Amino acid sequence: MRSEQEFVARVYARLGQLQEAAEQSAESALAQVGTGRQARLERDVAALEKGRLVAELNGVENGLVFGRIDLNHPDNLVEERDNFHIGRIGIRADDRERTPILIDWRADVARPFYLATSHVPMGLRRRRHITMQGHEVLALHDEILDLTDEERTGFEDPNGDAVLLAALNAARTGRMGDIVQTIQAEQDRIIRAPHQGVMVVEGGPGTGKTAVALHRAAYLLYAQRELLAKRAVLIVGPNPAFLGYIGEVLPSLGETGVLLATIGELFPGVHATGEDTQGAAEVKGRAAMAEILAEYVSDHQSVPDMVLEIDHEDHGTLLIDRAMAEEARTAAREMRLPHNLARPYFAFRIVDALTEQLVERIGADPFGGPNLLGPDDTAQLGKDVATSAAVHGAIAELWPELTPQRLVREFLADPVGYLPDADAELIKRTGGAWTSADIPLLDEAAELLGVDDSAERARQEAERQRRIEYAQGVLDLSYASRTYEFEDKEELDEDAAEVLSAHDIIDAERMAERQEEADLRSAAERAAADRTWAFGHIIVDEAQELSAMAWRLLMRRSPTKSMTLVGDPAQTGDAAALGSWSSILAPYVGDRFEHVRLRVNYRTPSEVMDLAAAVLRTEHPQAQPPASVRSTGVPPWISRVAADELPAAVAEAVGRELPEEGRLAVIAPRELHAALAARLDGVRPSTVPDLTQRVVLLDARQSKGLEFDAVLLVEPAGLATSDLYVALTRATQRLGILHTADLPQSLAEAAAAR
Ligand SMILES: Nc1ncnc2c1ncn2[C@@H]1O[C@H](COP(=O)(O)OP(=O)(O)OP(=O)(O)O)[C@@H](O)[C@H]1O
Repeated sequence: MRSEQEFVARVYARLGQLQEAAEQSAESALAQVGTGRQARLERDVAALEKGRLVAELNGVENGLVFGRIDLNHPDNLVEERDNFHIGRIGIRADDRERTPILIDWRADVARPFYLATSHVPMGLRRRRHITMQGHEVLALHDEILDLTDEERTGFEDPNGDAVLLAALNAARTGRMGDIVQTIQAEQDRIIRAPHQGVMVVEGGPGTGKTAVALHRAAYLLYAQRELLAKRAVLIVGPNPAFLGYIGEVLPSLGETGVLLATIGELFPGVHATGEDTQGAAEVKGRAAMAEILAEYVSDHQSVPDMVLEIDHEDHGTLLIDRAMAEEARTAAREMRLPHNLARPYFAFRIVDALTEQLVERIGADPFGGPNLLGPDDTAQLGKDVATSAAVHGAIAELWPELTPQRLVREFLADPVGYLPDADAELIKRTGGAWTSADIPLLDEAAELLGVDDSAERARQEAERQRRIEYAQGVLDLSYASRTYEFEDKEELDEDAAEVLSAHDIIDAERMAERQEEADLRSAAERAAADRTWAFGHIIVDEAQELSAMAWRLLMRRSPTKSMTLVGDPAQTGDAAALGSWSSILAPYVGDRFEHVRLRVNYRTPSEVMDLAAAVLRTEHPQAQPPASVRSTGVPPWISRVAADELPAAVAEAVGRELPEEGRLAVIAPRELHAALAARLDGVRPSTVPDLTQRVVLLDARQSKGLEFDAVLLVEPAGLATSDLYVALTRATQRLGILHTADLPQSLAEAAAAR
């Protein structure tokens, strides 16, 4: 124990040094006064990078060191060492060799820590779990993996899972914690899977899907740092409360550059604050909406019934007849461009045709000879037509320039005729706040419309040319003076230092690009502001919840289809969610996806899981719910009370069940929230539950993905089986059910069969 404490003290001392150095270099980067735009830019980039490093180092303070592996045989020694300590990040000593003192859990050397067993010891003699509190070593747990080894430390753990059980039994804090210390072998294989394409991770409640997804993000950011630091990782979760719940896991693993978002946050510039009814969300989420919107856009490319009269400012009446408009429309559509980008082609055709009309009228020879106008006159008339506000007005009437917002608003205001009447009625809405289900529609509309960004592109090109000229000037200067700056790389970066050398400075264009990349925002921040951003990897939690339209949006954000999708079809609540993974993925990757399963429930004790499993089986007899890894000996209780006694009974049960440490959830229908909150100290009804409170009031849907020490399920009568299954599997210790109305049949049957 003493020697471990000494070791840990050394590691923290070194972390302190690194923190101090990072802080100092962040400060000194900021203090640098250079002149000119380039110098300022460099200073800001440097300061920002150093700032991120400070955040990373501060994030891993807690439980920095958590394991150690001892190798068993001289042949197995790695770098001449017979043991390694494993931690949240890698740390090197301040010596000339920069000897690793702490190994990042994601490094290959650390892998046996998670996978070795006494059957397959992977060269290990012993695995040690180190439990810390602050900077103090609290406990050691050793597992002997080489059974022929006689040496004993006195910290042997006979069962080998004391640390895991302690983690699972620990009081919950309202924030998800990382599992680096106790990742299980089946989870480790997924976290480090080399698979590049789409990987589906399926598993029942509490099997660690969310934990695995987050650790996979951290692993990929480590293993593919070059790529992912530039392209960022997107993690999609079902709602903001859930994202808040998981938000601290990655920083604790030393990762800060990830974008966490709900689908409702993925259309930059639009905040989805409204709520749809379930029926409306279902209609909006259907795959058919893509075609419907395409049809709606094409209906905005119209032709006059007979003729459209234009009152030209200088030349009197011009006419767009149906044939002329149809011809222009066909030509424009043949370009196969999005609506706004095809629009100029339509406009050119119309302007040409109107010019011809004008030329014929003005230049017609009264005696039937050839037209009297010369090319200059014709060109002038063409200009008169092309610059006429009246002509522009007519073109805009037939083929208007549209924004996604305008298109979707108009569509929702009057969807009749595009959908069966009953469905149209469900989604009909004039004005009002955007909802999550509107976001994929806006994204689809943006694709169909395209943005005419030719002006912006011209501006960017001019800027690029300016940069190249500037860079050329710098190059000339640096070549003349032949002094090159070498920048010291971050201490922690194990990869070869990327030092800017003379050979790297190939030409002015490359250098200009470097400047361009010096956007001060992190990749995640830039991605958040860019609808067309291509993410390096996308992780979707509760993937079974996404509608077909939401999948279209996400797939557009991942051109390489590098994705990890985690979910549990048995917990599907959203009516718009699709059936099997194959049918979800087939349109995008065919059958080229990996499908893996997790089968052990680390959250719910067996007493609670047995009841939940029985409920699930009443509807899905074939279902194979996961097996719980532990039991508490406390079965769930069910109690019926009179309707007017319910709030008092809930308050009384909360008082009784609230653990001394940890959290309790009251999962109840929304309409009861006000009455229940009135009887519960410090609880206020809210659409976004505050998970940091000791008693949290929420409905079954909101409880998805979350967990609490104790759960009180109130009045489950109206719940669909999937929602009931979710609500029943949120407790890590105890579950109680209070009701006034009859229980849902599945629950009644399951309870009776106990
Ligand atoms: N290897 C592990 N070590 C310690 N705790 C673990 C491990 N695996 C999972 N857990 C814990 O089990 C609980 C459930 O994990 P998680 O929320 O990731 O499950 P899930 O499969 O996403 O569940 P659900 O589908 O019900 O939302 C969490 O508290 C998680 O920290």
